[in-house]
Amino acid sequence: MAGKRKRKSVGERRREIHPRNKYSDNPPDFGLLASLYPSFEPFVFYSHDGRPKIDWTDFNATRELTRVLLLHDHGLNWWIPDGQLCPTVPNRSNYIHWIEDLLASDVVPCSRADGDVAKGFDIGTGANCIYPLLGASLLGWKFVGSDVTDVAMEWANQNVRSNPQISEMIEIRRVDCEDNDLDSQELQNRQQSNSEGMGSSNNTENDNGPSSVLQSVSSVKKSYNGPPILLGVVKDGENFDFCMCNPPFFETMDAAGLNPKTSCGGTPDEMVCSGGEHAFITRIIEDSVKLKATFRWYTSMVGRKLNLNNLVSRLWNVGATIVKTTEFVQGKTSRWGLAWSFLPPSKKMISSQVTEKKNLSFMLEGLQRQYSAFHVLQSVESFLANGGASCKLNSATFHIDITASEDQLNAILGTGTETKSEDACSELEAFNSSNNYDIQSDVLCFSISVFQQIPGTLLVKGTMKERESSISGLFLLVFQQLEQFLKKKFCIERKGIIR
Ligand SMILES: C[S@@+](CC[C@H](N)C(=O)[O-])C[C@H]1O[C@@H](n2cnc3c(N)ncnc32)[C@H](O)[C@@H]1O
Repeated sequence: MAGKRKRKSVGERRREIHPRNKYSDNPPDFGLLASLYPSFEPFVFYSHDGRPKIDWTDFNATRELTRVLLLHDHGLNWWIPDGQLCPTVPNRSNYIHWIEDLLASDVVPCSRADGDVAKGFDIGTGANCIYPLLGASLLGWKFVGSDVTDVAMEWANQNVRSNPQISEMIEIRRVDCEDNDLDSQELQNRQQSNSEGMGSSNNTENDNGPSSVLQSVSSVKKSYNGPPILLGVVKDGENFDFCMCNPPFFETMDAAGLNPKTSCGGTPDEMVCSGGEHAFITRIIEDSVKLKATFRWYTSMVGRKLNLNNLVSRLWNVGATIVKTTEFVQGKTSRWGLAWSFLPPSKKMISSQVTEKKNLSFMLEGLQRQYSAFHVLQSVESFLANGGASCKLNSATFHIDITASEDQLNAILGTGTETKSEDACSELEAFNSSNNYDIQSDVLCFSISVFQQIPGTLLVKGTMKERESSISGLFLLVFQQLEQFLKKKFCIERKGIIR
């Protein structure tokens, strides 16, 4: 990437990358790869300080990088045709490792017999088939990878066949588009997107774009009218440990935007659907309500924080027993992982789950000397009040009583993200006044207390007063965000992988 960006420290890089990611300690060495792979060599040039670089705006360069990384680090043979979405290997590996954490966490008990390998379902595997290839080669998982387009079918199958060591573990499944409720509006949308977007080989990979591009308000109102996603694609009697999805994020190719700094391909079929990611993931949620225990974990990537917050609320409302989120920091943008389940949490989790939702706490360790509990309390107040929440601070008891509406909680959750521009705020207002959740008047009442444990260590406790509120799911998210905010502000930051 050209430009004068400061080189990231190892610590900074680590925060952006899962600790088990192959590249967490060893980022790709373009010089070494160029010396080993003559086909990659023409794409590598050296900056004035002698560092090897590639031109991220050249699709052929990014594709060749992905090819040599998959070959060199994963022993995988891989290719995609011109213009198809080209995945970045380190970023895609983060999602795989997060799912690995979910499966290992035992929050939702595993019913698989010992010795059976985990089985996943990759919704929209694409021509690149990246998740099944990585999941099978890194972790020995079996996969069904679904897709709707001819090119994805042909190339995903080709990519599986080119890797006989794992080909038995991956089934590529065509989604039957004949029987679906794909309506004329959806067909029209897609045709329009195709005519707008074809021939553009310079599209941003959705790794780079969604949180920086504001879609129109209408995107969150539209529902998905495309081919089936899970229901009707998963066969009777099938069970999976998880599903995963890198959804078509955008409603139009215009909304996908062209990121002049990168070229990772991406055709309208890959990037666009009616209603964008919100509608696509909402359909996955609707399918999951019907399929329930067919999957131990349902997961998806989410490109926009505003959508994440809404989808979390929706999940609590439809009766998910557990909802988890994580943030994937990718360069200057963030994306989020959303996971949920309908299975009863494991016994040892049940009591902590219940208390987890009502009473939450975290330690602020390594507090810098100049800060006291009172500074922390004041920061809690301004963090919450900035979103419009009403806060009553009691400095004698180090306690704040808070009342916040859903709008205010969403505004708090938007703090510090790219969606907190004026546009995003008016979009948020427009969305909140037009959504159909009917939870406008609901408010959440909770309190935050700060206690000194030992010098340099504070305990921050949150207690929710109304657990039955339809927006109570947001308490967990707000508290998690408060934790990150305070740790970043007052301590040497430590970041959890699963939150
Ligand atoms: C953003 S691409 C993701 C490709 C690949 N998984 C990746 O991460 O690079 C989204 C994919 O979803 C596919 N898709 C769209 N609607 C679908 C559906 N109803 N079922 C399965 N795949 C679908 C598209 O054809 C496209 O390949």
